[in-house]
Amino acid sequence: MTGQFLTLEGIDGAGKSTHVDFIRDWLTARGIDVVVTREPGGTPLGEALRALLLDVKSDISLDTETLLMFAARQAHVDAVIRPALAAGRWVLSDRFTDATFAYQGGGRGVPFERIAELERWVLRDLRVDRTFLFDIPPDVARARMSTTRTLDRFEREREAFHQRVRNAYLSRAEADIDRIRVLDAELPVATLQAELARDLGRLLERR
Ligand SMILES: Nc1ncnc2c1ncn2[C@@H]1O[C@H](COP(=O)(O)OP(=O)(O)OP(=O)(O)O)[C@@H](O)[C@H]1O
Ligand SMILES: Cc1cn([C@H]2C[C@H](O)[C@@H](COP(=O)(O)O)O2)c(=O)[nH]c1=O
Repeated sequence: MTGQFLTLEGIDGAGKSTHVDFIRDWLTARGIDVVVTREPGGTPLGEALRALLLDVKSDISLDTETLLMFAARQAHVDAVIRPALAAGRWVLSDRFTDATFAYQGGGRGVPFERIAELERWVLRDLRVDRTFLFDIPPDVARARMSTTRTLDRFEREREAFHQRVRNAYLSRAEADIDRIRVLDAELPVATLQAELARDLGRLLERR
């Protein structure tokens, strides 16, 4: 039996990474072998591209940024995600293709159809089984981030950019209600984890 492919999404600072260990531990306690990974990243090449993308010093065009995201994704899908799913392991990725639609599409204005073409090319038959979208107003997310880290190239974008990213995520969730669960990321961590556990339980039952 192939494994399930789960992804976490949301604007920067929404709080998605806070739940990675919880989801992994919850599944592991129920006998599921989980591979935790992230995008951009997940392979040595992907991590090198991540460092470049998050902290590029020179100008980078929208198309170059989009293609680099997909170059990292191609390596990630082939080297990590497909083999893990084929071996019956579950994969939990902190961001995946929805992020390109939201950031490069919604945020920067790259045509969604162009991103969809790249998605068809790189993913072929690969599908995400469940996406948890942590939804939060950009000003709340910004207040959370600024206390904890030096901001990267995306995090430094203006509030209007993050609002467009948020809107694009929400539009995708509306169009794909079977896959994307929208969580109110302003709720306390414990409340969110109870919701996550309920939904993971449903995923386990339908296996
Ligand atoms: N539900 C919550 N309530 C209050 N604070 C939270 C909540 N969830 C996370 N935080 C805090 O918000 C900050 C950002 O969380 P986290 O790093 O998980 O966000 P993220 O979505 O992964 O961000 P990024 O995508 O930029 O890496 C952290 O300081 C974290 O402790
Ligand atoms: C996969 C992907 C990511 N991004 C952006 C979104 C974030 O700002 C960073 C990743 O950092 P994180 O805080 O660890 O999530 O990259 C993007 O613009 N497009 C993508 O496809």
